[in-house]
Amino acid sequence: MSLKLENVEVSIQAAPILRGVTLELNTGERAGLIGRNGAGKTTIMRTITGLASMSGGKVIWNGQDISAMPARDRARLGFGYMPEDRRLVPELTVEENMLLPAWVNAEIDGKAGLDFVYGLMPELTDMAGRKALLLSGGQQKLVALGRALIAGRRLLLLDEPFEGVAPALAKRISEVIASLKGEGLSVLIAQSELSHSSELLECEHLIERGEITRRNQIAPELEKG
Ligand SMILES: Nc1ncnc2c1ncn2[C@@H]1O[C@H](COP(=O)(O)OP(=O)(O)OP(=O)(O)O)[C@@H](O)[C@H]1O
Repeated sequence: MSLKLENVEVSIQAAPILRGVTLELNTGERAGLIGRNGAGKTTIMRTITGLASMSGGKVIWNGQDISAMPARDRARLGFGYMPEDRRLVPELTVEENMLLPAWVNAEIDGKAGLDFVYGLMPELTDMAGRKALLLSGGQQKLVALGRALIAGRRLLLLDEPFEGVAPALAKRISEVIASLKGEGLSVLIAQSELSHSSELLECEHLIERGEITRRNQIAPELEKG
């Protein structure tokens, strides 16, 4: 398997936020992380990327304990993160926003990343030179997905990718994620209980108040990678 969280504990200002989270994500698997607002989904994603610090437990990637590895080194491992609030720089163009991970991390090949992303989402080619501030919220999600894919060629963490997106664009985002199958990319998708759709998922982990309470297998289990 590619990613394993073992008994992960995270506290913020002495309040326990994640309480012994254990979950596994196999190579090439698309898994959901489902829970209500405040359950801890974003904190799990930030822990995997190295942005949140753990007070206990381990993050293991392909057998290697990366718990102490800084976030920028994890990007080099091929981790990509699409935050819920998109975090595009409004004054930069679509293409510049997508290239940000390559600008801050010389080991990421921006040109190859862009070729891959434009192949997957040709509609981004048409808006490449537009400033992010001129895009609709849904279009910004597409750009944020493109940016996450520039670094995230092994593990993609998508925080509420469909939230607040009009149905046609949500369908498009879903199609793009589905088309990544076969790229050897593991995908973890956080969704709130209300906006939850199992369509894309092979399995889902349910989270409640900082604890994983259940794992549902939706599609037949993949061969462990
Ligand atoms: N910086 C912070 N300071 C204080 N509390 C925080 C902070 N970040 C998160 N929390 C708390 O941690 C808990 C989990 O938050 P988290 O954002 O991980 O949940 P979530 O499942 O992603 O929910 P949402 O979809 O609303 O973002 C919440 O109770 C939240 O209030």
